[in-house]
Amino acid sequence: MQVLVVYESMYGNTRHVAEAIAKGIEAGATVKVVAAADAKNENLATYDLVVAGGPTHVHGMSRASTRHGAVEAAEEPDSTLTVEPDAESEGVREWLASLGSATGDAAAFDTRYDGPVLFTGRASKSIAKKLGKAGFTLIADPESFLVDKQTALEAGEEERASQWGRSLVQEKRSRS
Ligand SMILES: Cc1cc2nc3c(=O)[nH]c(=O)nc-3n(C[C@H](O)[C@H](O)[C@H](O)COP(=O)(O)O)c2cc1C
Repeated sequence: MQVLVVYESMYGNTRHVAEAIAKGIEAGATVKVVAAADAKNENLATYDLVVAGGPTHVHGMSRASTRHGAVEAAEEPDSTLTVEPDAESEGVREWLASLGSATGDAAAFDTRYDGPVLFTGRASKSIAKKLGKAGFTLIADPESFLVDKQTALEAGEEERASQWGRSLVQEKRSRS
């Protein structure tokens, strides 16, 4: 089984989650992790499962303006945030917009603040919707992984991400 994990990340948390998901998937499949900005080079038809995720910005997927805002926030004198090298590259929104019609299975995730979804929103819901519109079958509910107020992953979230990755492989196998 070949699995592609596509992620976008400003401060590294979603990348860490993507890598943890891949670690879980690795136990039962071959997995490749790529940044959304590089995902256009991938032939999605060669993958049995595509997993896509990004940070929640303004209740949904990031856009150029929010990514710029994220970089500016990290440049504030009192900030402890470190920006990923490709933070202002195209993100998951732009990659999804570039998809033609697709087939196959997919799943969506995000990172967001810990709190009621009503207040935080979650990018994974929009990502899942766009994957479905492109023609993918969603094999799992959209999943969120949580950061704290300092934008650090909460304890146990990487392990939960690995477990989610393992569960995707199991779900995929049970369907075939
Ligand atoms: C411009 C901007 C807008 C944000 N808006 C939200 C939001 O609406 N809801 C939320 O839960 N988190 C929001 N966040 C927090 C991000 O979800 C958080 O920074 C992200 O999960 C960290 O992932 P990363 O390290 O991969 O960038 C926002 C962050 C930024 C920079």
